Amino acid sequence: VDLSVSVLGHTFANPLMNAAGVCCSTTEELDSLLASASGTLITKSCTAQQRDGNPAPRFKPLPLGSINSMGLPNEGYEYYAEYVSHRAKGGAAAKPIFFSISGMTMQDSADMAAKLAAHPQGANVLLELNLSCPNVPGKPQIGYDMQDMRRYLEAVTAVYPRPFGVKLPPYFDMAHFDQAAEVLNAFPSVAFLTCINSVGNGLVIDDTCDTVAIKPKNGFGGIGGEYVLPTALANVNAFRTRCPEKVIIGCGGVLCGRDAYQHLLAGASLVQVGTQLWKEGPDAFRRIRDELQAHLARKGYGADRDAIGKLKVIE
Ligand SMILES: C=Cc1c(C(=O)O)[nH]c(=O)[nH]c1=O
Repeated sequence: VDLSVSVLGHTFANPLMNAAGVCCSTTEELDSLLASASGTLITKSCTAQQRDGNPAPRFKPLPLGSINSMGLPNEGYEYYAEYVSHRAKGGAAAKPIFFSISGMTMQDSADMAAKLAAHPQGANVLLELNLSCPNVPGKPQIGYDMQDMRRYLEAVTAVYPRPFGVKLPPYFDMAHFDQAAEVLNAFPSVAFLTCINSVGNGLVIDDTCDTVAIKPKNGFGGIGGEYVLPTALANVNAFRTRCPEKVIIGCGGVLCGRDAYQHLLAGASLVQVGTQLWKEGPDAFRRIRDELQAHLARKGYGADRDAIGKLKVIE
């Protein structure tokens, strides 16, 4: 089965990649993704300057997923810009690299986007603008404020001339799908949407000691893993139907090839792996890729792209 996907001006050997934030904060981690069976990779969301992030414990793996309140720790924009300088190459052999930006202010995001636009490897880098970080105390998720989201997209499109994408929070109400899609459809250069970021502000309790699992925000943090697959699939499908000109990247609840297949059916062209990648390491990509290949073959597909958006409803 041909697993290659050609979208956003690039061809990916397969639809799998990491979710921003997981296994992508340092050169070593990023190189381990480059060397893995993933179709591509994305850098940790960066801010203008290096950040330590929230106090530990700030991440906990769970039987059905994970909770995190990292607080946007990262090496700063220049570190990741330097990484793509010597790693992002054009041509079929290379893996195009996604670059995640999550400024502490709108101006920071616009400034970083402007720098990325001028980057020598700019044509081989795909910007994913993170509008959904749930873990910086005092900073609401931009994607939940439609006016804010519009302002951010106006500021970034004013300085970033290339197609780019947005990392969205999960929405849980049809009216919110409609409102968010209306804002996003007003920006044709928003070429892809990544659905979803972690489900914000969950609370995990360790009842052996009657204590929360993580330190920041009195234990409130973003939830990932098996818990979120139905929400992720709904958001992928909701934006696939509301934004037909945009590419959808699925993220959330992918543990195996069949989960990735469900994201394709829902409308995703690429599929990100977060919690499971944290648990298993980059070898997860070979396993999930082979499971996806076998599942598509069993169902008689010639190529995975033939499955994208083929979800059937009950008439
Ligand atoms: C960029 C910050 C994010 C973080 C974080 O650094 O706390 N965690 C998430 O689950 N999603 C984010 O978008």
